[in-house]
Amino acid sequence: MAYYALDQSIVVLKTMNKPVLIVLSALFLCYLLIRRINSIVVERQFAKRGAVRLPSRSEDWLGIRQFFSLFRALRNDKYLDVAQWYHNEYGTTFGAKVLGEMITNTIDPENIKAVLATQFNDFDLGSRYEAFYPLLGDGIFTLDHQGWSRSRALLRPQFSRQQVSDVSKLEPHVHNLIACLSRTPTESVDIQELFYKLTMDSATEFLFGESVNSLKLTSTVEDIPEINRTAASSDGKQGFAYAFNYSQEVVSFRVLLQSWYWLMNPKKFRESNAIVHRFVDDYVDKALRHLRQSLETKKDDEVVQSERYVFLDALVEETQNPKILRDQLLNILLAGRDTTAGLLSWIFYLLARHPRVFEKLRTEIIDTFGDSLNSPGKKPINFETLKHATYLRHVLNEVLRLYPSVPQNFRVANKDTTLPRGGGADGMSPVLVRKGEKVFYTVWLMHRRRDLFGDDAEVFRPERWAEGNTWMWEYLPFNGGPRICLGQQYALTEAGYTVVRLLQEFDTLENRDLPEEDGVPSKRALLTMSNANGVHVRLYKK
Ligand code: HEM
Repeated sequence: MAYYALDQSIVVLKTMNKPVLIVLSALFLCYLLIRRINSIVVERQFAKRGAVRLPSRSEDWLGIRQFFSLFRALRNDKYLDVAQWYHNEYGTTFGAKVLGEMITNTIDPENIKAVLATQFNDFDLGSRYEAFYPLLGDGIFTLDHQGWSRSRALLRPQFSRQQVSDVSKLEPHVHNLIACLSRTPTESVDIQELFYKLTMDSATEFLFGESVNSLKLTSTVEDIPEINRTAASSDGKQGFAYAFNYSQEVVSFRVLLQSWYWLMNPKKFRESNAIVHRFVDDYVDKALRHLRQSLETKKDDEVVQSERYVFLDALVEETQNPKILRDQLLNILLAGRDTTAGLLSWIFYLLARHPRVFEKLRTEIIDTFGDSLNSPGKKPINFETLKHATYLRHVLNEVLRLYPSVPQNFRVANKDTTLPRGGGADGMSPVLVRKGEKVFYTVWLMHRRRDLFGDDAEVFRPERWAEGNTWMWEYLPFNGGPRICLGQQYALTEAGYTVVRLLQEFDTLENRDLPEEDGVPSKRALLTMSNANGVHVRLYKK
């Protein structure tokens, strides 16, 4: 498509006569000159306030080589390693051009605080909206300004402690997971794949009131040949799960293409989005019909009180617009599903390599909750008791430090502005960020800074969370400021519950991954971070 556009442009240029070409070239040069003069004026104005422009660290003027090197790294699951190399080379905050766009890269907590909180109004989500729109429409995760604040106000009450602390809905899905693991105790399994199914199952139950139950299926996603065929199968649940996974993958690449997102719009993507939308629309219609019937019979109070909590049912009390309902549900499914699956996968990745931590954690779990669900004389597993399981909390914190589910993120300046630090010889001067420029922040790297977390920052050591340190903007797995993750408590409860149940049922965990290159895992960093090779373990009872 891009080549076609280029060919067409060359044809058009060739057909133009000379004077027109000269005028067009002159106009283009004028545009570049005005832009340059404007840059000099703005840079001088900001320099008076002590702010400096960062030089570009890219190898060529437009950052074309930079783009290809990042693209290659992404394809080879080395993106974060390359980001690490750049920060090691150029410091905590540096500028680099990529395809002609100047990008400020930072792992400085002060700068991240400015972008996310103290200068929140200076930054937007950029092209995220367009990249996600075909799948997610208008929702909390994609909107800025008023659209975002309306979404947040609508959704926030649904994340109150009472709503997210009910663990009883999780048990049937964890039970299915345990059944999967018990089926082949002597073989290794890719537990990461199972966690992605678990969170799809639990999230669809929480949001729609009905789970897609993918853990009950014997086939894997790869076994499903045609999305349309499976969509037509029994109730379309398999088709939905597959189509949502596929669309999400395409969306990840659209996000990475930034302003070029429109280049990625294959037919299968459009078909998958249609399958996802039809599936959710059915639930929305059902919930709206239900609401109307209950209003007609004036028994609306009964509906809310007599049934278990379902996100969609609660939301139709607030809005009856089917598009808003569909979009917000999908936004939450996307925000909450892979992030929690990623956390669970990295927990087992690390526990399988740290038997001491596994044993200590299991001892706490058995002492507190017993060795099975509802053990006599032991505490029930719920929101409160999970919060008070100290070592479990420290393990979760430490895993999210080393492998935050969202390893890198960005915002786009909506006006000429500054970041507090990173400029000048000592790196302490404010940095100018021009309107339309991006600021990338990589929490995965910030969480590994030795000056912030100690000389053993790269080591998995949950005990560091018992040493009285208070990390604020240095530790940001759930983001910070007005757009802080809405599902934090839900996610920690789900992850904590799953860990407790698995360690109650199984006492032995073995690492079954193939040896890793340089001893580090291959990290797939799309929207969220997963292990590119899966997490192969044997989890069983001796
Ligand atoms: C370990 C699990 C999770 C992690 C690490 C995580 C992390 C994050 C991060 C970093 C953001 C900020 C994204 C941005 O602004 O660019 C975010 C936003 C969000 N998260 Fe989570 N999340 C997790 C689980 C969940 C769950 C389970 C839900 C819902 C059930 C959820 C709902 C949301 C929502 C709605 C937003 C958008 C908030 C807004 O823009 O106002 N998250 N999350």
